[in-house]
Amino acid sequence: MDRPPVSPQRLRRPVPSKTAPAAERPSLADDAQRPGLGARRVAARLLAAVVDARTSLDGLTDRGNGHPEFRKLEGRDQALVRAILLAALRRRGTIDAILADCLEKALPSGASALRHILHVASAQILFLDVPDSAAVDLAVASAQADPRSARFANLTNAVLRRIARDKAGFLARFDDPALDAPRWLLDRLEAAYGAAGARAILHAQRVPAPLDLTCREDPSLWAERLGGSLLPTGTVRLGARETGAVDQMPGFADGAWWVQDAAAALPARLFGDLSGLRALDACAAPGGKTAQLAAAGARVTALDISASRLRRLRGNLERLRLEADTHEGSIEDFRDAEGFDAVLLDAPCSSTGTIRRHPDVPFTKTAEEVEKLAGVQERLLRAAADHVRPGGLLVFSNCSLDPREGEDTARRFLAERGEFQLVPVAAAEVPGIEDAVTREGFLRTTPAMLRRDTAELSGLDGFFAARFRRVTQSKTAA
Ligand SMILES: C[S@@+](CC[C@H](N)C(=O)[O-])C[C@H]1O[C@@H](n2cnc3c(N)ncnc32)[C@H](O)[C@@H]1O
Repeated sequence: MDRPPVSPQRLRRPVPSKTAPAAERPSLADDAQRPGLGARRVAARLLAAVVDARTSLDGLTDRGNGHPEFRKLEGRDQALVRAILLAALRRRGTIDAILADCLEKALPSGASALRHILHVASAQILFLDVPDSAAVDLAVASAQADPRSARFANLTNAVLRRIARDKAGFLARFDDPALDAPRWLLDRLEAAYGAAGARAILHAQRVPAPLDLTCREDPSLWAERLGGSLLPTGTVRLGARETGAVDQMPGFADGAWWVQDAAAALPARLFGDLSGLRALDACAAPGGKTAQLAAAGARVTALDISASRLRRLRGNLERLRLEADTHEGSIEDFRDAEGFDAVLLDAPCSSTGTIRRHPDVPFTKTAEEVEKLAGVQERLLRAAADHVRPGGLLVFSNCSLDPREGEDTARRFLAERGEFQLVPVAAAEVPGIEDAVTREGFLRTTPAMLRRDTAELSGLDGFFAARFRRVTQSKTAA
């Protein structure tokens, strides 16, 4: 979740008002003593890890297992590094275009360390509440401290001061949301949603996601208690201003609610009344949908291939005082003699629907991975389908915006498995986002849907869901 960046106080005091000339380079030891510099250098290093080595931002900034340099920072600096990186990734294309406009000639190909320093500083100047002088001076000091960038210290100073002098002008001139998507993603979004549809999605993705909660019961009561609003779909929504540390909020310790995007809460609801029925959550961890199935009265079996993620699921269920049988393993190897009335396959995917909260996704994923993941989903869907009893329901979902991972997979499944029929989603099942129901009866949400009073309270993750009923025994089982 995004956090407000920093208190500028800490930066103002110790930062010299004038940039040190390149000749007076501070030593690395001096840099380590300079407040704020360590955070900027770690931010540039982690930005390199995301865009050059395709490493996930959440992994790098995990407080327990993240990058060692990140873990060494104080909590406030960790929050600052995350805020810088979220902004730098979210608006990477815009920053690139502005930098290119300021530079007389392109940076040499070996200047990637300098490029990351410039991006880190530009993100602060253009999008965060950090004094410009601090952002510029610490970028110059970062350049000076790195032998690969030291000779560009004066250039760093000049370019960043130019951006700081006319931020509004630059942002107005480079205001195309398409700038912020790498080519592969833009091509795929335009192919699926058209040029205008793709831009609407990318525009919505500029804004961090609000905090959405699913309540075990009585969402209207919790909306009032927490100062949020109740969405027509039943999710409680809070803006960034209403939230502090999630685990300190009323109701967390008692397990009254769990964090779950409004779109992610929809697939499990497609089963309707589950009281007393047997449900299988085939890709269950960390358990948001398992919790929904259990809260809806189902006897749930929760399966996941990842031991560590399954541990998180068990912890979550314990806090929520909900029960499920948990199994570690692949759905492709899972054996069960009885069959299930409801099977949910919330499959692993490229996660392009969650870019509002994971702006590293465009830089860590590729078009090839989308294709590969679609193949995995097809395999897992076949395996999950084998556990549905005659008359039972199967819901296939994932948080990708790509039709290859959603609509295409669902259509192929229907063509291949004659014993399943589509049960179209009705508009009345998703009040407030009726436009998310496709002509075929699939559910397709995008971040551009669910417009509310402000951009900060609008949107939802991109999700796909299709619902099928098993109408006969499979030929092999018959
Ligand atoms: C999108 S996440 C599921 C999120 C979860 N349904 C929720 O709402 O919290 C996909 C999950 O599938 C699991 N997974 C991947 N391959 C699997 C397989 N072959 N069998 C079972 N689980 C698998 C991953 O470990 C991951 O936890």
